[in-house]
Formats: sequence, C-alpha cells, structure tokens
Amino acid sequence: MAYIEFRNIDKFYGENHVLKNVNLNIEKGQFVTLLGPSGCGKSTLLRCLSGLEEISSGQIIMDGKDITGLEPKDRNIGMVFQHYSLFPNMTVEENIAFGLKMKKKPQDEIDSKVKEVMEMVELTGKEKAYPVSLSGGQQQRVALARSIVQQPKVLLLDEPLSAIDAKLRKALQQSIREVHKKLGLTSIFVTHDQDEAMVMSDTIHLFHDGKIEQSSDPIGMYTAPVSKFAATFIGNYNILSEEQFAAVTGKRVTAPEGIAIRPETLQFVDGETDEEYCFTGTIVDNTPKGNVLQYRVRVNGIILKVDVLFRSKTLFQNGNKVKLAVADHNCIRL
Ligand SMILES: Nc1ncnc2c1ncn2[C@@H]1O[C@H](COP(=O)(O)OP(=O)(O)OP(=O)(O)O)[C@@H](O)[C@H]1O
Repeated sequence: MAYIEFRNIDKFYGENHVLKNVNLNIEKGQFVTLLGPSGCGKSTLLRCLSGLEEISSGQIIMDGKDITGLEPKDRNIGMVFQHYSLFPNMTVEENIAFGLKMKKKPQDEIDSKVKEVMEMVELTGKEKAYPVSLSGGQQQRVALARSIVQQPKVLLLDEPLSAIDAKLRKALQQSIREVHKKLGLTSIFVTHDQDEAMVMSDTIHLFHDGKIEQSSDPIGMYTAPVSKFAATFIGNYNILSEEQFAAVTGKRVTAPEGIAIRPETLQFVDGETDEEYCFTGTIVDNTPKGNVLQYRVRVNGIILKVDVLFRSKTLFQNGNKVKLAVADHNCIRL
C-alpha cells in the first residue's frame, strides 16, 4: 500500500470543478512534484492533503489511516509556502522555535532542535537576525526550518522558490533535497517550472485542468510525453501535424495529435546517415541559450528548432542550406 493515497478526489469551488476524480499514490520517502500550468489544481490538491481545504468527495489515506476528516493539526504535515509569512517581530530563532513553544516543549529540547535545523538549512549565525534583514532565500530557509523542526512525516512545498532569483534558487533546490533525504521525509512540491521539476523530483505528476495527464520519473517525462499537452509543457518539442511531418520528411505516419521531436534529436549531417528521416532546409536564425545554440531551420515551409552544443562559434550563417536527420524512435507519435 502506498504511503499517501488520493482516492477519487473531487473538489468544487461553487460551480468550478477544480479536481476531477484524481487518483494518486505516493510512496514513502519519495520527492514528488506536482507540475502544471497556473490554475490546474496543484495547490488545491496540496491544501486538501494538509487539511486547509475540504474535498468535495473521495478519500485521502496516509500511512494506512483515513485522514479525510482530520483537523490540519492532527495530520502531522509540514507546509512551506511561496510567501514565507514569518513573524516580523521575532528573531530567526524565535520564528523557528514558535511551534515547539506552542506545544510547550521543554526549553532545552527547543534549543537543541532549533540549533540542529538551523545548521541543516545553513542559517547558523543568523539566530538573532530579524526577517526584514534577510534575503528572500534566507527567509525561505527560515520558513523551511520552522516547518521541519516540528518533525512532520510529510512536507508540502507550494511554489516555495518562485519569488527567489535564479542563482539562490538553485542553492535552495539543493538544500531542500538534502533536508528531504536527511530526514527521510515524504515531500510533495508544487511548481509550474519544468526545469525545477526535473532536477528536484523522483516522480513528476503533470496536471492538466484538474486531472493528472502523466506520471513519470523526470527522464520518462522528458523523453516520452503521452500527449500533445505533455509535449507542449515539457521539453520544448517541435510538434508537427501528420501533414507537416509528411511535408518535412516526405513520409506519412499516423499520429492524430501530431508528432513530437525534441530539438536536440535533430542532427545536422554532412554526408550519408543511418537515420530513417533525412531532409534539407535553410537556416533562418540562431539563438544562444546558455550552453546550447538553437537554430531555426525552414524545411518545406515549416520551421524546426534544432539544438546543438554551443562550443566556440556558430556553425552556420542565416540562409545556409543544411541537411538534417532524425531517427524514427525520436519522432514520438501523440
Ligand atoms: N479558495 C478558493 N475559492 C475559490 N476558487 C478557488 C480557491 N482556490 C483556488 N480556486 C480556483 O481553483 C482553481 C485551481 O487553483 P489552484 O490554486 O489549485 O491552481 P494551481 O494549479 O495551484 O495554480 P497556481 O500555480 O496559479 O497556484 C483555479 O481556478 C482557482 O481560481
């Protein structure tokens, strides 16, 4: 039996059917991400698990127990939000200790636990600081520490990094993963950022309009989208209709929702190739994207994105004629 089971969950806000018969199992110790566009119901599912929202129908099982009707305080679930909501008039250590104080834990136990989690989230030295003097990333570390100091069984993270700039974000992603591992937590992370989902997760559940579109590990999600929506959301695919595919390759395949081709699976070739599809086109332009150079190539009136590793210089000029090849197994029928 899975550690957390969402069974036939429906949630309405008035007429708005936000979660549509969601069934989802989460194993103990996993780092799971709910990924999807804004408004698809990710946060609502998290809030239903924490008890902050009631479900309209269905059942939530945790550790073999039906927790559907339990108060949030009786669920032993920690939560970290996008907005840190720290107490501004309390120091870092007072913020972290607050929950334990409310539970009337002995002072020496509070002191040692606060010290331990501050080390874990790399805040040592900031004990007496007030939130206003901290960066967004540090404030989020306090929020994380405040949550894990209570030793929850499950940690829910609702877009905790979306207000934090790119560099700090990477460091915090790593800290969250480390804390998750060290404490043996089961963590559920909500994001609409596919890259973040890729680096953080054991399993990704892709949401679309209140339903789970696809569940997979990051590699599977990236390389084997099950639908046009999944291919559009993840991996920056070229998506061609059957007609466009025939116009590009000269061959017909059956794929009602289209054919998805990742830009890095298209190769520039010089002479002969073993790949099933080979065709010529014209370079339209190129854009450097970090260590990748993305070319746009026009083939029979259709524009394809083609990614190559950006070494020292561009390979082609705009207007150059090029030959491209792609293997059949990289042309995913949707
Ligand atoms: N308290 C509420 N009352 C009424 N409608 C709500 C409430 N909370 C969320 N909704 C609606 O439920 C739908 C799903 O919202 P939810 O916040 O779960 O989406 P999300 O996928 O987490 O998106 P985001 O990334 O923007 O937070 C939206 O249409 C939203 O307007």
